[in-house]
Amino acid sequence: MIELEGLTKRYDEKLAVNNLTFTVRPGVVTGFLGPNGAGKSTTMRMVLGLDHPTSGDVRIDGKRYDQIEDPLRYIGALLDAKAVHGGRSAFNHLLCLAQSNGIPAARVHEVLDTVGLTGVARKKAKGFSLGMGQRLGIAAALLGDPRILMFDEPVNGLDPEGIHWIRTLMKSLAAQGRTVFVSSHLMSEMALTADHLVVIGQGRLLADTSMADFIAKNSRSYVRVRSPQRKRLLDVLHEAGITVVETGGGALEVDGGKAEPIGELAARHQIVLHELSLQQASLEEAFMRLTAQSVEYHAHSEAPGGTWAQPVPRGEWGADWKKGA
Ligand SMILES: Nc1ncnc2c1ncn2[C@@H]1O[C@H](COP(=O)(O)OP(=O)(O)OP(=O)(O)O)[C@@H](O)[C@H]1O
Repeated sequence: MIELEGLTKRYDEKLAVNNLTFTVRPGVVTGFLGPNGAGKSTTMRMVLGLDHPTSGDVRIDGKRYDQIEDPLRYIGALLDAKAVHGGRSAFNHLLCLAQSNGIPAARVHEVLDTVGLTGVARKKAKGFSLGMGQRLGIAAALLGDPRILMFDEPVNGLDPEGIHWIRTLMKSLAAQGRTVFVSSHLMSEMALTADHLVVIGQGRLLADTSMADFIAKNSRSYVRVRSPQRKRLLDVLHEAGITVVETGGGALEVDGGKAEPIGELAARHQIVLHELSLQQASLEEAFMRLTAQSVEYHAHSEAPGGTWAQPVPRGEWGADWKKGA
């Protein structure tokens, strides 16, 4: 378990982390999200004692990082995959880490095998691709078989197979009861990997909640209905006091999260349905909506589909819907 209590970091004028209080629990993958410059890496560095908090405290299973003996056996982290001595082989890099943390050399072979680098174990790290470097960094994090793992952007540079591998690894580490704390900008990937989310913006906590709750609270869910008897369906829904949004293309949208009552109502009135489907926003849309106010770095060009460039402003979400039956 990682516990942050009022954690704050100021660099001169810049308040990088602002009074963060949350707990990262074992047994689930906790995603750590925030726009560029939100303070994610600074927070992770403070967990590892690499940066000192201006105020507040962070504890790892109740202890500060500098109070832990053999820290690699307690908490493994991937913060910067490039932080490797390029002249050393993957094997020697891991062996040095193992020896300085009282970890048997045999474990080096195990983790090289886990991350799929056994075949290149004797190659110098400077010849590694970005993806191989990420794998080596993950091997180092796993070396001490720690109960707590922390990864900053672990899928950076990985190909689809590598991304799938990381996802499976994180889920299995959490399923073993470990604490897994992971930051990423890849929302679609986070949606598949994380069970719980901590979201920050401009150093402040914006959300600390389950993935399902986060999407439900920060997006609109509705049921889309299509019927060849559209007019009759509209009347029936209206009579039942159900608010309907008419959209182009003939579909009707009913706010709320349940398709069953609408299907049953249609059946009672012998109305044919061609579609009855629950629609929920993606994690990306929910994230954009929550963090729109705290995005520091906007692109000013019109990037097609550029989600980072075009946050949905708070308050304008769905403002153009045509309400009422
Ligand atoms: N050593 C430093 N000195 C001064 N300012 C810093 C330092 N490290 C980080 N900052 C600033 O603190 C803020 C938070 O940075 P941080 O790298 O923690 O954000 P992040 O959420 O990890 O961003 P990204 O998603 O872009 O990696 C930024 O405004 C950054 O410029």
